[in-house]
Amino acid sequence: MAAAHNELQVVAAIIMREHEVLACRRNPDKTFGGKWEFPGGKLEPGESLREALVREIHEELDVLIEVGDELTSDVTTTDGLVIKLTCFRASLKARAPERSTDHDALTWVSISSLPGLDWAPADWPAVRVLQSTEAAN
Ligand SMILES: Nc1nc2c([nH]c(=O)n2[C@H]2C[C@H](O)[C@@H](COP(=O)(O)OP(=O)(O)OP(=O)(O)O)O2)c(=O)[nH]1
Repeated sequence: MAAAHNELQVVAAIIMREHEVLACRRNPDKTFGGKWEFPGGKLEPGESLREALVREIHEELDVLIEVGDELTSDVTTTDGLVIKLTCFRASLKARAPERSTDHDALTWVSISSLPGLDWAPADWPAVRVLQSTEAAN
């Protein structure tokens, strides 16, 4: 089905290191400031989802990732925005990020601790899927 004209396509990376996931807290001046999210961003014209994700992670975290399988794709309507968030599993190619242009905190969280963070509304489906995949293992 075609995307609604006001739908924002956003991609995000579920970056795992050992058994922990990278969570990032949005800068206070941004939409959903203070909320936690998986790093990523909006697509630019002509980009594939995976290309956009590699670019966004490089721009904001200054690191390179290898993009793996898609984990979730969910549409969430919140604060007047229709956000289609597609999350991919990803791994770091080399060093870990130390800072971000878009976030004021970065943290590595175990999957069982993910629900303890105050996530942006669009990220909750991915948090739940991560929890259910871990519970199945
Ligand atoms: N990157 C990212 N954005 C998310 C997530 N969850 C979620 O609702 N969003 C929202 C926040 C923004 O409205 C949009 C992503 O755009 P972006 O991160 O490129 O934001 P931007 O720099 O353009 O910032 P802004 O002007 O929208 O505040 O999607 C997520 O997990 N990762």
